[in-house]
Amino acid sequence: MKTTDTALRIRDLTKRFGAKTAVNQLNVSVDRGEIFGLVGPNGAGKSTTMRMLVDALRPTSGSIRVLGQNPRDNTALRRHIGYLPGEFLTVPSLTGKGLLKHFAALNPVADSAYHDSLIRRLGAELNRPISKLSKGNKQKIGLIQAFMHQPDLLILDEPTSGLDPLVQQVFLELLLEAGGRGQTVFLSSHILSEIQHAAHRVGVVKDGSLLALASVAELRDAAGQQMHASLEGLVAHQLRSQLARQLPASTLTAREEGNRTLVRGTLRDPVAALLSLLGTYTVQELNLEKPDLEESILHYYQDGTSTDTPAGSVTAHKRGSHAL
Ligand SMILES: Nc1ncnc2c1ncn2[C@@H]1O[C@H](COP(=O)(O)OP(=O)(O)OP(=O)(O)O)[C@@H](O)[C@H]1O
Repeated sequence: MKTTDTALRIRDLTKRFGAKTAVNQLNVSVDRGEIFGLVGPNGAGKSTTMRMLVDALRPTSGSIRVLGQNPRDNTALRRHIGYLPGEFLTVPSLTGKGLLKHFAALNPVADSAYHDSLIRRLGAELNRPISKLSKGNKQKIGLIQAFMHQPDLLILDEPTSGLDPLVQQVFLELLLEAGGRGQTVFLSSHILSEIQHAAHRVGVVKDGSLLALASVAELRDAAGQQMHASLEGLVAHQLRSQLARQLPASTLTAREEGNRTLVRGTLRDPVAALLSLLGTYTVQELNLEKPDLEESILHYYQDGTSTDTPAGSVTAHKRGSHAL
């Protein structure tokens, strides 16, 4: 399909259900070949957004371009999309094989070896009625139908829901391979380690609104570093005033224990500033640790919008580096 370099362009997208605003003025663009993760607490509006992208729901206002096209009533576009809904509902009496045949009639499979490898790698059970399958085994069929025609765009709503850890690993490999082939992926997940491993960029939504949009690396950098140091002597009093003066962006505490002073908290000032301050003391131990994605964005999941992370530093709309 001949389209622009932008796989998805979402502008001022809003969806209301009566008085409830499920998606509120959402703006996101996703490049071709990019893996984009949409994350946020339950009820944030992730599934609603995805359903609008595949024309399963009509927006209240705003515009959507999928592979350069308006998804509304655009049946030709569907062949270029692989969609895994949050709840993969099927005709219960159908077997996995029957269902995949049905999907293949809609979205022809060009590479049968790839189709067969998906079945093998995911360990899908194809000969039993779908209604008799466990949640995870149903999900495997859902994943196969989304991936099997190697669509330009994969829209995956909580794709690893119900999968055991080994199959989750296979899914991650499939995702990275799809990205490597130039396919675009727009996925949601509550498993933030999965997003950290696979996504180029992440959008954090809550109550329908986009709170942050940045690369995984930018989100982790903005969260600062967890710092822990042990200094010789009882120096907490003088240290506290130096910390406040010389490391104003950080939240570090100092307390005395035995004949040493322990400093810990989140460092958001340059490491050089920390080292210059500590250089005037005898440092027994110093640890600096970058938080993972989950620790970096968990505050968005809590009630109220935390101001702990400087919001301005994670709203960069540029494409970040692949954090693996
Ligand atoms: N058909 C509907 N009618 C009324 N309200 C709806 C409908 N679909 C979704 N909502 C509401 O819209 C909000 C967003 O729901 P959505 O399913 O998009 O959230 P989500 O981010 O996918 O959540 P989760 O992580 O729990 O799957 C929720 O408050 C939900 O109750």
